[in-house]
Amino acid sequence: MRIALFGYGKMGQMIEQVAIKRGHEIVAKIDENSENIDFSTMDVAIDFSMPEAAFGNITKCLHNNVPIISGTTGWLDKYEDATTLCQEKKGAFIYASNFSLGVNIFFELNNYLAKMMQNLPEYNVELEEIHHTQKLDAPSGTAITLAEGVIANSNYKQWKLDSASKETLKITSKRIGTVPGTHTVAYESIVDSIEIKHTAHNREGFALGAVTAAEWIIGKAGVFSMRDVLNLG
Ligand SMILES: NC(=O)C1=CN([C@@H]2O[C@H](COP(=O)(O)OP(=O)(O)OC[C@H]3O[C@@H](n4cnc5c(N)ncnc54)[C@H](O)[C@@H]3O)[C@@H](O)[C@H]2O)C=CC1
Ligand SMILES: O=C(O)C1=N[C@H](C(=O)O)C[C@H](O)C1
Repeated sequence: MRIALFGYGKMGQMIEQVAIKRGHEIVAKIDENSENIDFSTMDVAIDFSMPEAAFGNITKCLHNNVPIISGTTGWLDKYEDATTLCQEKKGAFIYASNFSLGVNIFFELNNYLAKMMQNLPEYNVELEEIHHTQKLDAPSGTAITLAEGVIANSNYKQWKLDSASKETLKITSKRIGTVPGTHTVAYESIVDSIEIKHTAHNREGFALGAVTAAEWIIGKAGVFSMRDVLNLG
């Protein structure tokens, strides 16, 4: 498969290693200075760039009939515009806040736990995410997906950074050293605590998930998620 990388930072470089190991070819490494991009060389594009760049990269790929896998976080105010364009162009598009298998299982666990806790008002829930100090967005995309999972299965109406109320789910974001990504969902009562936690040890799981999604999307049209790729139901 001929893969174009939009963004060749920490994730782009890790994806290159994983893709080559799996027998793929990297045909383009695109950054903010790239001009005259030749879309005809690409079977699929993978975007891990920056919040302000992601939507432009996705639209360029869709306009040029290149399936696009997007892992960039912090641009989701334009997600619906991207899905509408994908449908208009009969293109193929996957966004995931987190491509790792472990986190996608953790998302399912989070939804299931939230459902079980729904009618237990003695427990309060809070989310925490910890990432490296170079991360631009807060809260993390993964924490937002977790919060949306809790909200869909509970009486919470919204999430907020650093602030809680009866209807507002609190997310705490910490930036420490080189931490690749740690997410905790904690239910607290006076008598006990229940916590579920995912700890990434490095970036390889994110990269493997993104390359797996790129392999899966070839020949398909539509807007998909990692639930589709991993056949999680
Ligand atoms: N969905 C997932 O599984 C994961 C998502 N991420 C997200 O991926 C994004 C990138 O993360 P990192 O690689 O750690 O960041 P990074 O800062 O190491 O790399 C970002 C790269 O984007 C490039 N860039 C800037 N403008 C661009 C443009 N217009 N077109 C193409 N490239 C451009 C920069 O040159 C830079 O090298 C972040 O939004 C991060 O939150 C990170 C890890 C996993
Ligand atoms: O910026 C990162 O590094 C990561 N970003 C994603 C997010 O915002 O959730 C995924 C992962 O946690 C690493």
